[in-house]
Amino acid sequence: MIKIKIKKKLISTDIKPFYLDIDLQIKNNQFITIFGKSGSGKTTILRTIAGLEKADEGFIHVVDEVWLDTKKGINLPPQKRKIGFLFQDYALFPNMNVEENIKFAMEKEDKNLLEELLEILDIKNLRKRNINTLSGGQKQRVALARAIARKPKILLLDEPLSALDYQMRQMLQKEILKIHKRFNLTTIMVSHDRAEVFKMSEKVIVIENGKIIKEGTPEDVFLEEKISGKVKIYGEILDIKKEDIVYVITILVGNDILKVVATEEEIKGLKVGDLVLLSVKAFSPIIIKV
Ligand SMILES: Nc1ncnc2c1ncn2[C@@H]1O[C@H](COP(=O)(O)OP(=O)(O)OP(=O)(O)O)[C@@H](O)[C@H]1O
Repeated sequence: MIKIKIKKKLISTDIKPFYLDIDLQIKNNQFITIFGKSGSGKTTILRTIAGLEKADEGFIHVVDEVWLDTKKGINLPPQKRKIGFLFQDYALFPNMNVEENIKFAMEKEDKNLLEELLEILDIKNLRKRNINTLSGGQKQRVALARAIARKPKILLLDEPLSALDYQMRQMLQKEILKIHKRFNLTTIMVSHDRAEVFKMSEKVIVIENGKIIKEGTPEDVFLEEKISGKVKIYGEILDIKKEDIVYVITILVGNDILKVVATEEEIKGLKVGDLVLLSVKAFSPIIIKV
């Protein structure tokens, strides 16, 4: 269990300062997302966990370790905290190649781990490439490998995919989940993207003005209107096409693709990439054993 209770005075662009005041418990190996408006304090939470910012008061307990306890005067420096940090800008060393960037983050050289990371993130053939010759998606894979090379207990992701295009985002989301599971990490991600939050996290906390205003599963947090007596299917919109006077929406549900016909009124506000809840009346369903 990770227990975080921190208070910190923040300076905002408004005249009044406000307090980051967070009390949070995260289960080991959980994937949790911090969601909230710009300036609400999300990045400051991650930076405080990493030891890059100091809380005015509070504590951070990570399993059996104390990383911060302002009452006891404990504040471990960032290098003593088992953290992997991934930002939107890759922060890689441009004068080193891919392999050197990953090795540099290791406390002790670990050839097996290096090979596994190159393999799992599909960057084996890039190992000798200079960082400046890589695409954004490739750079972010290297940055992820480097974050894991430190063998972290907690992986902190600060909008790591927001600079990438839709397809690259989808791929990297899967890789991050794969890494999260393979290395038994506890992952804390900041994201603005509801579809991403839905797809990736077990728990969401919503922050407003430095305080947690809601927490729970993505369904609890985002789908307040409960629909009863109907079949509910979650999916992602892949395409919206006009055909005569109706629209055909293509929705990815798990590995299946559904086509749904909708009116102009019904597609208002929907776009490709949105995660949607499809509600279907199921009065006379045909159920076939497979
Ligand atoms: N070290 C600091 N001391 C005091 N105030 C700070 C400090 N760091 C950030 N702030 C202020 O705290 C507020 C929250 O910043 P933070 O970057 O945590 O927000 P955020 O929710 O991550 O925003 P965004 O989504 O735009 O990245 C901002 O008004 C910022 O100016």
